[in-house]
Amino acid sequence: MSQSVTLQVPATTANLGPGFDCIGAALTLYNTCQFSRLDAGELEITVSGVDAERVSTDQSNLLYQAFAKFYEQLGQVPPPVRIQIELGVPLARGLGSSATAIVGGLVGANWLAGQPLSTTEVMEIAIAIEGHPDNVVPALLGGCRLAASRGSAWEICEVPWHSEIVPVVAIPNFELSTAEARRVLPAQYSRADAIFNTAHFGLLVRALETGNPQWLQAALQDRIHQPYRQTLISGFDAVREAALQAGAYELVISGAGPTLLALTSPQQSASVCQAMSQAWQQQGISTQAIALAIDADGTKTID
Ligand SMILES: Nc1ncnc2c1ncn2[C@@H]1O[C@H](COP(=O)(O)OP(=O)(O)OP(=O)(O)O)[C@@H](O)[C@H]1O
Ligand SMILES: N[C@@H](CCO)C(=O)O
Repeated sequence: MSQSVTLQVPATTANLGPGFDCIGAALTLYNTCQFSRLDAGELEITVSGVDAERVSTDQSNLLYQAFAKFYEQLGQVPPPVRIQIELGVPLARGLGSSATAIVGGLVGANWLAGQPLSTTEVMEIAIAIEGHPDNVVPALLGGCRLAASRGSAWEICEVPWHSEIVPVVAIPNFELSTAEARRVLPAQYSRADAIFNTAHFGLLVRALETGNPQWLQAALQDRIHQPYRQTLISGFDAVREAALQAGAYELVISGAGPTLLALTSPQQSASVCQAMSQAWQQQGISTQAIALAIDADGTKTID
């Protein structure tokens, strides 16, 4: 059993256009959380970094709820613990902040408990808490991951991501909660839309592996979530147009938004960053645009 552990958990970008609720990639943007057993008391949480003032420091904290859920699964009471969270991933922007909290809480609990659960068991609890696998799986395992259910279990496969494809994220200064962005989706879809997404998702997996620009341009289209969510993201059309003009293959909504994700080449990534940021600034929306890479490690311990 460990007395203390510090974890680094990556941000994630889910959906990648046509892969709603089933594919996501870990990004080189991180939260860290340190767990230390206490001799007495119950819970101490401190939060620093981006959006820190918006995160609760009592038992309602999502990271602690996942920590407590882990012990509930073992039929145990959670130990007294100090949790120090350092946030690099902004909240409710479509970069998997809730997944970092859920995965961080579960993995931290597993370390303090002496690792009684396997990574697969931790992953299954994380998926159950989040309700869908596309953020928590890459946050835990790293890379770009596809999750498909098999009965009550999951098949997880790594989707190779070509080294010449750069993910650029433009993060605006407004939030959009996942719950709100899911409320606008229809309950049913036409056969034509189902076929459209099936074809484009298959193409996307091959496009990511090969880096084929023409396939990437075509594959990143979607009819399941983006048409309904675009209206919630002020400036979507202008930012997409600017990204395409600057050389992006295509632009999609990152997770539930409002962050927008452009996929581009290493040569174009700086100009795509600048173009996306400027387009939003022109609408009066301050924005941080960053060219990132795919994180290969997922959640890991750090010193
Ligand atoms: N480190 C954290 N500790 C505790 N709670 C957190 C932490 N990070 C996020 N949360 C909680 O998760 C909420 C955001 O979750 P939400 O699902 O709306 O957005 P997201 O996960 O950032 O985006 P998306 O799921 O689209 O990628 C925050 O408002 C906060 O309640
Ligand atoms: N697949 C999820 C990701 C955000 O949590 C959605 O788009 O609602």
